[in-house]
Amino acid sequence: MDVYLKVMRQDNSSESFTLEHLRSISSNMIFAGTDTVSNTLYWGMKLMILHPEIQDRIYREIEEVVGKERLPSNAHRNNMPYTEATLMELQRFANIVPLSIFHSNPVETTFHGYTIPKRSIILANLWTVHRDPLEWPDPDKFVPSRFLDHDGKVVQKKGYIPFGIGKRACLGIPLAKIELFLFFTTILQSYRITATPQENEFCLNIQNTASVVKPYKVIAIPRM
Ligand code: HEM
Repeated sequence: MDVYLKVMRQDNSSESFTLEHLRSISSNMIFAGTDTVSNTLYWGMKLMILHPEIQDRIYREIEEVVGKERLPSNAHRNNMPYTEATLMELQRFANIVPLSIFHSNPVETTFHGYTIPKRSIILANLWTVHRDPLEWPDPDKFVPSRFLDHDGKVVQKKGYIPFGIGKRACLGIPLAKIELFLFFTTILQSYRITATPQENEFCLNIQNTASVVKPYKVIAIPRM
């Protein structure tokens, strides 16, 4: 924002760096950058309730790499492959932007033999990509180890595209990954997350183009 304002002041005849654009970019950032991360974390905590063994393994990794006396920082990420793999599996499983966002083609084009008339509405079905059984055996199961090799190192997979793909992929990827890692590990460092049996079922709720978990209550037990 500071850089933007500086450029606006330097060249007040610019058609690109205007107050109107700044307002629009700022609201885009807030819209695209808040619900996405918090919604992923809602899914994450629900999945930790449903998979206490995965939650315990993450806690052990936090204990080993971060300890109890300091807070997790982004510098710890590379040394925490199981947590990283869990966050990747979380994004695959949750598919919080299942149909990506709307795109359009200004000119007629052909793709894999299909003619797409100009100005079509184009949605990429990320949900199907992340539930393709050829790429992900047992796709409806939450299995962080899919993203680990035999040596326990994180592996990248071709069919993993929670942030979209190509030129118009998510602009906030580095920020989103840092936020997810920090919130997730900081919560799990301090609390064991559990729930009453009534809360222990899984309710998926599709709202507009976002997939969200139905609101649920947790019991957060402080870790000593
Ligand atoms: C878990 C978090 C997030 C997920 C899963 C996510 C996912 C996505 C997806 C699927 C798209 C559409 C890509 C496409 O059309 O191919 C997108 C676009 C975008 N995202 Fe994110 N996003 C996240 C967080 C953020 C954050 C933190 C920011 C910024 C602060 C952000 C900013 C944007 C912007 C500006 C676009 C539009 C890019 C363009 O049209 O060129 N996102 N995001």
